[in-house]
This record gives sequence, C-alpha cells and structure tokens, in this order.
Amino acid sequence: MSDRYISIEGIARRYPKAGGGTTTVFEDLWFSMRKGEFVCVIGHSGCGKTTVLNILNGLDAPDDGAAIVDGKAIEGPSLDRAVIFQGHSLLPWRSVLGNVAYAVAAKHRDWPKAKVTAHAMAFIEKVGLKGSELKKPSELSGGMKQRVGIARALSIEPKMMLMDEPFSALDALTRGTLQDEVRRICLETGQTAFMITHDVDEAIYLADRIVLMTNGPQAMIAEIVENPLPRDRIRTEVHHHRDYYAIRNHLIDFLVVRSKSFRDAIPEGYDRRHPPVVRPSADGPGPDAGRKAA
Ligand SMILES: Nc1ncnc2c1ncn2[C@@H]1O[C@H](COP(=O)(O)OP(=O)(O)OP(=O)(O)O)[C@@H](O)[C@H]1O
Repeated sequence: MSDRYISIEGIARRYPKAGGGTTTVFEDLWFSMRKGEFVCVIGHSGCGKTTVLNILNGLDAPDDGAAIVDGKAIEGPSLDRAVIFQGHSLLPWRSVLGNVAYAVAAKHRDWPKAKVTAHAMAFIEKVGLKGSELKKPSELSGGMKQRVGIARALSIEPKMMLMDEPFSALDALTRGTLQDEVRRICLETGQTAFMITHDVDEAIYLADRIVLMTNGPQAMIAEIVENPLPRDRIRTEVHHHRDYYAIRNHLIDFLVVRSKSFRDAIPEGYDRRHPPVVRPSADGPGPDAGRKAA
C-alpha cells in the first residue's frame, strides 16, 4: 500500500476580508493517505474542512502548496474523484438508473449502452436499490436518494471518494444502514475515502484514521488519531471493544477543549509536516494515551 497515495502538501487558503486584509483559513497543512484507507476529518464549523475537501476535489485551489493524487497534482475536477454531499444533487428528470448510468457513460465514453447499463445496475444493486432503478428521485425517500448518490459516486470507480457529511440529514436508522453499506463497499472495493463528519461515533465506526483540526481561522491539524478498533469491526459490537471509550473520550476532549486551546499552547516538538499520531488505548492514562511520534 503506497503511503502517499493522496497527499496535501503545505496547503494554505486565504480569503479577502470585508474591510481589507485577508483571513487565513489555514496554512501549511500537511497530510497524506494510503490507498484503500478511510479517513474522517473532525473539527468545528469554519475550520476549513469543506475547503480541504474542495481542494481535493479540484473545485478550489490552494493559495500555497499542492494536493496530489497518485503522483499527479490536482488541477481541476476529475472523474478520478467522486463526491457525495449532504444533499443528493440528482438529476430529477432521470430515473435511478439514468442518474447512475449518466456518470458511468461520462467516465467510459466508448462503452456501448448495454455495458453502461449493466455496470450501473451492479452498483445500484450494491446499495440495495435493485427493483427501484426505474423510479425518479421524486419517488424516493431521502435515504434512497442518498443511496443513488453513493451508487453514482462508486460506479465511476474513483481513485478517491470525498464525502461532506453525507448522512447528516438522515434519520438515525437510515444513517446507520448507509454507514454500514459505505463501509462494506469501501472495504470490498479497496476504495480510498475522505469524509467530513461532526459525528464522533460515525468517525469511530468508519475511519482507519481521524484527522483533528483546530478551530479556524488559522486552523491546524492538531493530530492524527489512529483508530485502535479492528478493521473488521461490527457496528453493534464496537462499544464493547476495550479501547472504544478511550478513543471516544479522546475525540470529545479534543472537540470541547483542545480544538480551541491547541494553538495557544502548541506542544513542544510539534511539526506541521508531521502532526503527532495518537492511538488512544484503554491502557493509557488519559487523553494523551498512546501518543507517539509521527
Ligand atoms: N468564498 C469564500 N469567501 C470568503 N470566505 C470563505 C469562502 N469560502 C469559505 N470561506 C470561509 O472559510 C472558512 C472555512 O470554511 P469551510 O466551509 O471550509 O469550513 P468547515 O470547517 O467546512 O465548516 P462547516 O463545518 O460549517 O461546514 C469559513 O470561515 C468560511 O467563512
């Protein structure tokens, strides 16, 4: 597994202030992802999570630094990267199949129609929508629409899947089911995924690693949390894992205290290029349990 399949290298984003000057949302941000890894990013509103995601998507460009996917600098949107937003952004006049097939045909312009349809159907089936393929978005529930968005994103077999709070508008039951499906499909297909979430439990269930961002402006990556839970975790059992409360408390402690105070008391030896990697454990003494050098 390449350690730097996707990387952001010293990126900064600044906006002009209304009364003059500039606001630096973040600067000198460094982070990399392995192929097939699932990363969640957590941080308070305004710290720049969506900005980072948009830079990875190619919809926004950093003022300094670069974002790199599989050895190539990102220079604009590409079908190598798929995005799932909170809203569904489906084409209302197209059926479920039509929406997914549209993306497949855009990626594979030389494929005959039958091949596009078969490929689209395989992904519609993966998200449990077989039988609803001829329905229009207006005939679907919110969860079903989100499934179409997931099928569409996965069907182009992107190098990276980017998700901006994709389940936050759904009821708890649907959210849980879709988290299960996204996790299963990502594991099965070796998909590399980057997800923004405000939900600590969602991050613990889905992520291999969790990026903690301090409050903005001038947000920083405070640390990278390695999830101590096994990769083949089961939703109904995760809270019984011996390290579950260590990681949960660590993340909550960060959100309620350290996300704000971090910048005023930057730990000795902190290096923006190699933010500390932390693996919370039940054996540890507290929030800093398992801290180790990057
Ligand atoms: N086009 C823009 N012009 C000026 N400021 C902007 C622009 N886009 C984003 N910002 C500012 O950049 C900061 C980061 O925004 P961003 O949406 O990335 O944060 P976020 O962490 O994703 O927040 P949330 O969790 O609320 O979605 C915010 O303060 C926002 O106001």
